[in-house]
Amino acid sequence: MDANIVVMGMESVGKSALTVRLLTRRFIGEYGDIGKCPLFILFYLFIANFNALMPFLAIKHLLNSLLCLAESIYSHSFIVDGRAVTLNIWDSHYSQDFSADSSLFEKKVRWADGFVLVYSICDRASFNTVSWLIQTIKSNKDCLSTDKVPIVIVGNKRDLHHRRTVTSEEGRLLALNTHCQFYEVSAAENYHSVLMVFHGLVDRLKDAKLTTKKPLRLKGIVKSMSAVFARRRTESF
Ligand SMILES: Nc1nc2c(ncn2[C@@H]2O[C@H](COP(=O)(O)OP(=O)(O)OP(=O)(O)O)[C@@H](O)[C@H]2O)c(=O)[nH]1
Repeated sequence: MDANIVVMGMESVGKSALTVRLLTRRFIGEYGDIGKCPLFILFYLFIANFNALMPFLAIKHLLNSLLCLAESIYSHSFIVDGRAVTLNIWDSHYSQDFSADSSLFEKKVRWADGFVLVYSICDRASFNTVSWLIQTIKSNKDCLSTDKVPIVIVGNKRDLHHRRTVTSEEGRLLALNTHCQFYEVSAAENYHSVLMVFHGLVDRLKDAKLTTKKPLRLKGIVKSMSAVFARRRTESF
C-alpha cells in the first residue's frame, strides 16, 4: 500500500514535531534549531536505516525524499498488520491568508489520500481551524462521500495539560460529528501514540478504498452482462 498524506493545522501546533517523531522516533526539540531542516531529517533517516542494516532501503528513502525536498515531503515505510505500507508525508505550512494560497491548498487536497489535522490542546483558535479545515477538505474532495474522506484529528501537546483550553470531549465530539478519527498525543513525550495516529489513518485509508465505488469500465460491463445471461440460462434449465 502506498498513500499520500498531508499534515495540516495552524502554525506551531506541532505538525513537524509529529512528522519528525514518526520518522526518527525523536522529539524535534532535541535537535534545537536544526530540527526542522529537511536535510538534517534525511541525514538522520539515512543513519537510522544503516544502523538497521538496510542500506538499500536507506538509499531508496534518501533518493525518494531528495526528489521531494523542496516541498518537505517525506517517504516512510512500516509494517501494519503484516503488510508493508509506504506513506508519502507532506508536512505543510499553514497560511493565515487562505485566499492567496487557495490554489496550493486545492493542490494538497487533490494530491492527498488522507489527512492528519493537528491542533494544540492549549490553543482554541487552532482547534477552530481544524473544524474549518474538515469542512473545506470535504467540500474539495468530491470523489468520495463526505463521511469516507480519511481524516484523523490530533490534539497535540497533551503533556501541557495544565495549560489546556480544549477538552478531550470537545475533540472527541468534533470527530464523532464529522466521521473522523480522534487522538490526543504528545509529540514531546511519546513515539507510540504518534505511531498510532498514522496506523489509524492507514485503517481509514483501507476502509475508504474498499468502499469507493469505481466507475464500471467496459470489462466490468461485459462481466456484469455475462453474469446476468448466465443466471437467466441456469434459471431456464
Ligand atoms: N510541550 C510540547 N511542545 C511541543 C509539542 N509538539 C511540538 N512542540 C513545540 O511546539 C513548537 C512548534 O512545533 P512545530 O513542530 O515546529 O510546529 P508546526 O506546526 O510544524 O509549526 P509551523 O512550521 O510554524 O507551522 C516547537 O517549539 C516544538 O518544540 C508537544 O507535544 N509538547
